[in-house]
Order: sequence, then C-alpha cells, then structure tokens
Amino acid sequence: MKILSGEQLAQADASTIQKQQISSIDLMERVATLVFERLHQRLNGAPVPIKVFCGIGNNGGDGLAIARHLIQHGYHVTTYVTNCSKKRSKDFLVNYDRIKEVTKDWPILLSCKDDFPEIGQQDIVIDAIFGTGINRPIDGWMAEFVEHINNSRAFKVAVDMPSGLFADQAQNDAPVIRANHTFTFQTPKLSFFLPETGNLVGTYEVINIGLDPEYMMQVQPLANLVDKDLAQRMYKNRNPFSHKGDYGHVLVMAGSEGKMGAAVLASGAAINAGAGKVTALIPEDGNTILQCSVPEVMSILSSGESHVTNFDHELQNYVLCVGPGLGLKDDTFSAFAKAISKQASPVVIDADGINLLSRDLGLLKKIPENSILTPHDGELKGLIGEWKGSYDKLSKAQKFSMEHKVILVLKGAFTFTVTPQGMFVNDSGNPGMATAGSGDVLSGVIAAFLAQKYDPITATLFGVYLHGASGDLAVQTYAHEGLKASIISNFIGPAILNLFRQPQQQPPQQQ
Ligand SMILES: NC(=O)C1=CN([C@@H]2O[C@H](COP(=O)(O)OP(=O)(O)OC[C@H]3O[C@@H](n4cnc5c(N)ncnc54)[C@H](OP(=O)(O)O)[C@@H]3O)[C@@H](O)[C@H]2O)[C@@H](O)CC1
Ligand SMILES: Nc1ncnc2c1ncn2[C@@H]1O[C@H](COP(=O)(O)OP(=O)(O)O)[C@@H](O)[C@H]1O
Ligand SMILES: [K+]
Repeated sequence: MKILSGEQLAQADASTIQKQQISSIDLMERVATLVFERLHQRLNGAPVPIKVFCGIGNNGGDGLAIARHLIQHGYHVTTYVTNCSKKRSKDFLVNYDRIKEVTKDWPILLSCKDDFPEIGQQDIVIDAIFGTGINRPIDGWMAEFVEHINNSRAFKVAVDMPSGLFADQAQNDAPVIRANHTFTFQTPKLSFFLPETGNLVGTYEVINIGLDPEYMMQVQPLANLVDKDLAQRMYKNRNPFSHKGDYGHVLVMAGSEGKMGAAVLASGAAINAGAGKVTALIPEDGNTILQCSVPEVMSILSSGESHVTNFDHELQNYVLCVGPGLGLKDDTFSAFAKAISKQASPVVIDADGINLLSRDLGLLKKIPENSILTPHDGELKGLIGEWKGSYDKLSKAQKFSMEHKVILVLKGAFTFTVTPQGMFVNDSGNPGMATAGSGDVLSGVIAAFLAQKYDPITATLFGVYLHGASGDLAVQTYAHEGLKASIISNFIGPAILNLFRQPQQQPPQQQ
C-alpha cells in the first residue's frame, strides 16, 4: 500500500472529482458514510454520549456529516465547531446547513476557554478538527482545547488524522490530539510510523474512499507499506523436483568469546528460513557451542581461538552474512575487510560488521551493489552521522543508500527499508521483539532469502516482514515478556504458513 503526502492526497482528491464526475460534497458524503458505518458496526446503537468536535475546513465538514448520520440513527450526539477562523470551506458550510435536516440544534460554537465543554469518562470524542490541511502548529486557546480533550478519559476517535499532527513533516512539541483509534482515508500517513508521533494515532484503520485508481497507480509515494498482502505476493513456491543446491548456501561469519549465541541465532535463522545449506565461520573455541546448538549448520573454524582472525576457506557460491557478535578486534577487522572484498554478489552486513565498516567507510566501494546493511540506531550513526529527528534520519539514510548503492534496513517498531529506488515501511512486529539477539535472527533470515534467489530488495522486505510476523505469531503463546530471539526464529515456518491463511469467517448470525 502506498503512503502519500498530504499534498498528493489533495491531488488525488482533485483527480477523483474530475474523473469520476463526482462533486467534492458527494465525495465528502461518501467518506462520512464509510466512517459512520464503521462506527455503527462497533457501537451497535449503544446510548453513549458522543461529542463530535469539528474544525472549519474539510476535516470539520467530514465531522459534521458523520454527526448527521449518527443523529439520524438515534445516537446521543452533541456537535461542536472550533471557531478558529472565519474562512470556512465550502463543503464545511454545506454540511453545517445539512445537520439541521436531522436536529433542531445548531452545532455549539467554541471560541475561547470558557466555552470548553466538560468531557466525561464515558463519552466518545470524535476528533474532526484538522486533517491533512493543517499548515502550522496549533496555538492559543485551541492548544489549550487539545490539552483539555487529551486530559479527558474519553475514548477518542480521530477522523483521517489526530488533529495537530502533520502528515509528513517534522513538528516539534506541537499540541496534537492523542487518539485511541484513527480512521484514515485511502492511505496511512508517514507520521503514523515514526517514534515521535506514532503513539498519537492509537490503532489505525485505512478506509478505502475510492480515490482515482489511475492517479494512485502512477503516483510516486513517499514510501510503500509492506503488509501481509504484499508479503504473500513476494513468496516463491518450491519446485517439487528441487534439491538443497537450489536453495543456496549461506556463510555466516559471526561470533566471538561470550557472543557465540549471535552466530548460533543468525545461522539457525538462515536454516529456519529455508537456505539449502548454512555454514558458520567462527572462532575455534565456539565450535562445540555451535554444533551442539544447531546440528544442521556446518562450521569452518578461523585460526583465532576467541575471535575470528582470518577468512580462509574453499567455499564457492555462497551468500555472505557477516557481523553478529563478531567483535571489533584489529585482526577481525582485517578478516572482515578481506571477506567483503572477495564478494561478487550482495552481502548482508549486521551488528559489528557495520561497526567495523564504520571504521573505514572507504570499504563501501568494495561492497557489491545492493548489499544489505541492517543497523539499529546506534550502529546507523557510524554510517550517516547524527540526525535531528526521524525525518532528518530518513533523508540522510536515503542519501547514503543512493550514494553507495546499498539497501539500509533501519530497525525499529516500524522498520524502514531504504533503497536507491524508494522507501518501504514494515507493518509486522511487536515490542516483544525488543530482546537481545532478535536482530541476529533478522540478518540470517534475509541472507536465507538472498540465497534462495529472491532479488535483494525482495529478500530484504520479505525477510523483515516475516521476522515481524513470526514475532506476532509467537507473542500469542509467549506474551511480549516471554518472547526471545530463538523463539522468533522457530516461528518463521508458521509465519510463512500464516501468510496464506484467511482470517476466520464469523459464523452466520441466527435470525
Ligand atoms: N484527501 C481526500 O481525498 C479527502 C479529504 N477529505 C477531508 O479533507 C481534509 C483536509 O481538509 P482541508 O484541506 O480543508 O484541511 P483541514 O485539515 O480541514 O484544515 C484546514 C483548515 O484549518 C486551518 N488551519 C490549518 N492549520 C491551522 C492551525 N494550526 N490553527 C488554526 N487553523 C488552522 C486552515 O485555515 P488557514 O490556514 O487558512 O488559516 C483551514 O481552514 C482531510 O483530512 C479529510 O478529512 C474528505 O472530506 C474528502 C476526501
Ligand atoms: N517495539 C518493537 N516493535 C516491533 N519490532 C521491534 C520492536 N523493538 C525491536 N524490534 C525488532 O527487533 C529487532 C531488534 O534488532 P537489534 O536491535 O539489532 O537487536 P540485537 O542487536 O539484540 O540482535 C529489529 O528487527 C527490530 O525491528
Ligand atoms: K482530525
């Protein structure tokens, strides 16, 4: 699914009005009806007090139309307009009049602090103050009003976006409604996925409002969301007559004294994700640990006892995955430099591999095009330097990716994959995955898909998605707290099966 900017959504809106021969007021009615239906489905006529707060632009127009539908269906609705400007949108004004068709009461105008209504714990607040048209931080009495809503314990539903939030631009500590749930139109917004603002959205639900398909198809998005649908389309079926040679060989160069687990996790994950063969190049003292932990993985011992000191072996045709638990000793650096210089096809570099690379960024010239680097934020600093906020980080990462022709996997709650061709946001995963070693598993999984001849971008996106999806399945049995890296690895197979499982149908209702 594409993630568009506020500006692109406005263009999509205009293109829809032109091509579908629909007026803007009818499009607003379509949108409001879709939101109402979802609310009605959940509320099922419950007599809860609903307070609808509307701005004076089209987001406010949506709010007024939603309020009208709710009133028409017997809900207990009070409608308010935040009277912050005289410049009201045309479609806001039409819906302002239309509400009179269903109630004797005009919406209550709010113009200052004295007008703020009390908001009860049982209330449902519908936030339709500002959407994508916000063009500056909310200030003055409106800022106090946002705080007033946030201080209430009511359940808050945002229309399109929590008011005050910018769709795709940095904002400092500007006031924003802290929503519990957001109905967003056509595409989610970039700010939903960033750590500074993602928590303001609550859970989100995308409503397809039928914007012009031709525009949606050709527009170059800010990013693409990788969800179950897309992951399913990436999967490659196996040929019944295939053998292990068809699924590639991963060479995991990893581990040092006290960190052999990283080598075990990365190489074990490569096996679990379907690599035909996996070999670990590890320090001598780690051999027993590795062979006892994952018998499916072969080993090559480096001459160093406690850390890897050389890259001498006879293997041909393998995919290199280098870095987990490798350590930062000088002779490990030389072995790392030799290893990456010998590669002709894309490699996966993680953890200490990235730290070693940061020691001499000149080595980037030796890395094959489309190699995959999987830094967490600490490791990323060695590559792109410091940044100020997520938008700056993403822009520096994009520059780095294009300049060095590499794929960057920026790990986090929503992992961003930055490629020279564009940016992708991953939709799977949960906070149970914030546990030591889960990144090692990810690097093994991505290398396994490279070995299975997925192209580098697909191997990365599919690997990142499945890694998160494994965590999401495992958490149902282990809870966030009980999740650990080896469990995530063991759920990769079930996560692949789950890609093709349909959501359970509700049993038909008895008459
Ligand atoms: N995309 C689609 O296809 C569809 C979109 N639809 C809906 O339209 C919404 C976008 O509507 P929109 O463009 O009218 O902007 P909106 O968010 O209502 O706010 C703009 C108003 O707020 C004002 N204003 C701005 N910042 C302010 C501030 N800090 N403090 C105070 N005032 C501020 C600004 O005034 P001004 O800058 O002139 O002072 C202007 O009057 C979108 O989110 C969705 O809900 C659907 O109905 C149909 C399909
Ligand atoms: N809150 C979260 N939600 C979703 N995924 C998460 C969350 N926290 C961590 N993860 C995932 O867990 C992995 C952690 O990787 P990393 O920090 O490299 O761990 P380690 O270095 O211990 O192996 C990443 O893939 C990251 O996206
Ligand atoms: K809103």
